[in-house]
Amino acid sequence: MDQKIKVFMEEVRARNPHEKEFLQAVHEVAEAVIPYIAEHKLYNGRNILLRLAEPERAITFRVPWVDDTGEIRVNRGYRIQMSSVIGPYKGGLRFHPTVNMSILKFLAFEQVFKNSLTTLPMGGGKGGSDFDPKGKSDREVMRFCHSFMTELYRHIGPNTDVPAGDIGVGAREVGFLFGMYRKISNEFTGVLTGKGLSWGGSLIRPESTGYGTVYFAQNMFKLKGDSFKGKVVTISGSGNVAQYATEKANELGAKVVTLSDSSGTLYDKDGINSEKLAYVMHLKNVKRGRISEYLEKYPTAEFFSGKTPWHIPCDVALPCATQNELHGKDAATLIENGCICVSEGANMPSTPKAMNAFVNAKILYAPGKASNAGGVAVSGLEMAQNSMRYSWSREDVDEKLQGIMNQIHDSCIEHGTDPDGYINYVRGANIAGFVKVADAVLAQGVV
Ligand SMILES: NC(=O)C1=CN([C@@H]2O[C@H](COP(=O)(O)OP(=O)(O)OC[C@H]3O[C@@H](n4cnc5c(N)ncnc54)[C@H](OP(=O)(O)O)[C@@H]3O)[C@@H](O)[C@H]2O)C=CC1
Ligand SMILES: O=C(O)CCC(=O)C(=O)O
Repeated sequence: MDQKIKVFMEEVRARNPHEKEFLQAVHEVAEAVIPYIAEHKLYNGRNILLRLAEPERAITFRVPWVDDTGEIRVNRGYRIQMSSVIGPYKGGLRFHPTVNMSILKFLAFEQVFKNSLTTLPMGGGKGGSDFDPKGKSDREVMRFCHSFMTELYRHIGPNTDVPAGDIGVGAREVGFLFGMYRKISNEFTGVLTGKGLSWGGSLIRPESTGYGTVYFAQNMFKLKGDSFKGKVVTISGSGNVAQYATEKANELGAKVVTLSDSSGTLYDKDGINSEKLAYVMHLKNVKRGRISEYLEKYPTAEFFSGKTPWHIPCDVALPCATQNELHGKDAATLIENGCICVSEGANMPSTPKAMNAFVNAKILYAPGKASNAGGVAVSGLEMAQNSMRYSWSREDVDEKLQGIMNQIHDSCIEHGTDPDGYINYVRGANIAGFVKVADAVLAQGVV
């Protein structure tokens, strides 16, 4: 089997030689899916995974814009349309200086399997730009978003490709992007998700990724007769996903003691309660400040400059910042310190060594494509509401989100239960995500 995986990866590597994040994401899926294909004749000899590892379309474009001093700047825009076999391409846009083809292809590839897991009819895509919104004025961000959309608009549409937010793209950016799309297409349509409530957005979409990550961990605990009550939780990041993971973990009776950003980690041993979280939300979403500024208001907390949260002892770890932010050594430290559950809010935050360490230690470990699927799931519900020209209540959407997270958890159990009863959520999520897409690939022929 190892030989089959090696041969497959050699072919993918030959075509994408320098794309390390993309190769990492494909390898993780291949390790689970190739043995499964070998055991299921239906999928044998059809090169389904090889086809899925090649984007249907990868678009790059120039994004010129004018900064506040009048200087003309140029960034690169991207949209990777990975697979539309089970529905329109769906996935976020990331604005961050590190954005490149490898990162967006890994994200788009992950998105195909994640979206399949949600049970909703969505294909997979991802896009973005190497534009850095940090330190830019609202007007600069608006000019950039408008320029970005003057090219992107010709590649997207409510039945073609429906982008949303990701790192660096929140409500502000989605607003500017939607405004320009509406103007140039002369159409008010659900072409983006994560929209504001008064112009087609869904209740619970901002909360959904963080809430879903915690709901997934709650499901893992339930199966063991355990819960979040009284658990100490470490969270990385302090953006959209981290904020709402904190909110839900608090609601379920846990104590969240860390948040972070790219400058370092905030540690508040007394817990980041709802009042402190409201301060963080204002600091990050309105003031657009650094997490270290928390100490100005709550001086008993500590700040570890340049460090991630994984050295702080905890029962539950929720990585909610970015890819490869949790290394093999961090995983060993977490396990040694008694961590019993890891649920990923970010996409691929654990390196392969860290993933193996969690699985080998047989702790509860959920990979992002299962545990953070709540965000795109509620985006799917936003699309459904837009099509119906109707809005569901907060309770309705939250109930549907919980139902979807339960179904994803059940699919992982179906495909990931080891003979000794341990649930390998990585294998379970990859196989369950693959099966639905593979059946559609087979049904539609070589296209
Ligand atoms: N938003 C969503 O609905 C979904 C998001 N995700 C994933 O969740 C993660 C977080 O996204 P989201 O919260 O939306 O993004 P935000 O932009 O709101 O927040 C990102 C957070 O991560 C930190 N961060 C980003 N890059 C790095 C880095 N290289 N090192 C350390 N910290 C970093 C940021 O710190 P700083 O401000 O210093 O950069 C910030 O605190 C991403 O992996 C994203 O792909 C997954 C599913 C859906
Ligand atoms: O809501 C969406 O379409 C995007 C979510 C996303 O980018 C992700 O799941 O990583």
